[in-house]
Amino acid sequence: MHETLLETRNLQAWYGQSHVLHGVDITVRSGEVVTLLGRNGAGKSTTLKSIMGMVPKRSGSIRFEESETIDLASHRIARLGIAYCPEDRGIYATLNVEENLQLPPVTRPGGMSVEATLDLFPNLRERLKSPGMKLSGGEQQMLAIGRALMSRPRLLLLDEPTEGLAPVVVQQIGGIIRRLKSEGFTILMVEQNARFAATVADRHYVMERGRIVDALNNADIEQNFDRVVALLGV
Ligand SMILES: Nc1ncnc2c1ncn2[C@@H]1O[C@H](COP(=O)(O)OP(=O)(O)OP(=O)(O)O)[C@@H](O)[C@H]1O
Repeated sequence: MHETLLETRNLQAWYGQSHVLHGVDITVRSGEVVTLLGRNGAGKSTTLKSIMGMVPKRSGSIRFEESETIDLASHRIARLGIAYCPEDRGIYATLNVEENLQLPPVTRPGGMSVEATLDLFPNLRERLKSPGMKLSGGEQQMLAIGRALMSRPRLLLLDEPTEGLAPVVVQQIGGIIRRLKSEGFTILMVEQNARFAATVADRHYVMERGRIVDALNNADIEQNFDRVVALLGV
């Protein structure tokens, strides 16, 4: 069994007065791809943001390898080796692909070069001098993932990488995620599309109203697909 990389226990989070996470317990082991499934507003994005230290008020425990991170600032969490791709992808519209890749600060030694990142994303190599705003949704998503990989993170957090993408591009993103897994990356991702999730991930947590309400493997999703779709409201 692989070592535990990330473990949240009784994770709670608030936006101002609004109590959004009510005790989230998730475990991700090294080398796994794990998804958070759930309806809109269930708290999936907030869980990723809390792990990244981006929700101002949070409590409980988030252990990453040997470190307790619940009270750490985002930049310190990034230095421990966690990278985050936001739902809006965060591409700089007026900077080209190469500049977007060069922009992030070096958070830890041993990161990937632009060249090595482009080897993973041949489409981006062809678009190296194109500004972010001229890229397709799929290219923007690849750029966001590529940029997050530059620090060679121990854990990659992806928020809905397939949102708004055409089916053929969703398949490409799926291929990239499977390749990253085969290269040993560990990924925790938010996904709305259970069928897609089952093709890329090892296992899945279902969230509802700020809590984990179910844990599924791929066979569970395939055998109970209608029930899963009903649970996710999609
Ligand atoms: N910045 C914010 N300020 C206040 N409330 C927020 C903020 N972001 C999210 N919320 C609220 O927190 C709850 C959980 O939102 P969250 O985005 O984590 O859900 P989600 O499961 O990721 O759904 P979605 O796919 O719609 O993003 C929702 O009720 C949402 O309205």
